[in-house]
Amino acid sequence: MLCQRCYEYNGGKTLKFRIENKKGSIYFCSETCRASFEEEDNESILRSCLFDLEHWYRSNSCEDNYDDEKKSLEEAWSEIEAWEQEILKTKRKSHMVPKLTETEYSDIIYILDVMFSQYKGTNELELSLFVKLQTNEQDKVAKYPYLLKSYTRMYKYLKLTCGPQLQPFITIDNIRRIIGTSLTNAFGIWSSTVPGEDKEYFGCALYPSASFFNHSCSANVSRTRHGRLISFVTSHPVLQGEELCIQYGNHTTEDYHTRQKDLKEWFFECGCKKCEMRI
Ligand SMILES: C[S@@+](CC[C@H](N)C(=O)[O-])C[C@H]1O[C@@H](n2cnc3c(N)ncnc32)[C@H](O)[C@@H]1O
Repeated sequence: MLCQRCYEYNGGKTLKFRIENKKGSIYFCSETCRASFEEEDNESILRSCLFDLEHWYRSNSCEDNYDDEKKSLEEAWSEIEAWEQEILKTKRKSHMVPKLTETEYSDIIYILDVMFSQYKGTNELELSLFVKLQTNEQDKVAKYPYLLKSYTRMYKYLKLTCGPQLQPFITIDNIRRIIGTSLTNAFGIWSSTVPGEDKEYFGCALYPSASFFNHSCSANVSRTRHGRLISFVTSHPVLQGEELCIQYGNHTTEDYHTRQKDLKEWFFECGCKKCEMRI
């Protein structure tokens, strides 16, 4: 189980601190984490969405669905635009909320988190950088066409279930941007932060300013997560003018071809010095 606030993982045991209502529970590793969540979510906006999501997922989940969407990106999203006009005329909408897969459940937590930051608007620098991030929706859907159905299903879920405060952020452009930028910019939250160690993936979090680090297969900056914060520290002396790079993924001693194959998930061919030399 993961602390909602600091992402602390306690090996599958139930965390001691929680906020709950009849729909669900949100767990924390300490009173400090719970209090800090409550303070930030002082209007109960995020917790209400998380409770609803848990409740809906428990009663209406479905298996991962790998049916390819036959439509193009633009066609699929313009159908959503038309769907939105239709639902304005519909009074009872609860039967229209789609079932969710486990992946969608965790992706929606991520989307809610980003929208909640947009709603709070407290970190202006990060929000201004968010709109400059590279989006890879097109590449990702071209490689995995079934994802388009998943993206539009998540959109419908959010539109039909979120309260009025987050609704201004549930626009097709914004949700496409949140999903599209997450693919190559968000940092994974894993059960362990030790490089090379076996670990479980829990989801991801966005730190726009840190997303401008390029990748190198011989990175000179290492990152460590401390709760919600990630620190970036040079791992060896850096020459003046030398680019600071982190390592995407979890490589240790893999050869050139294995690294290039893995980095295809980030949709680029690595042009770092080590790869240029085919080492
Ligand atoms: C998280 S962004 C890094 C910031 C990005 N360069 C920018 O200015 O927005 C990741 C993208 O940067 C580019 N990139 C990062 N490292 C690279 C590398 N070693 N070789 C080629 N392209 C790289 C790729 O386009 C990749 O999808």
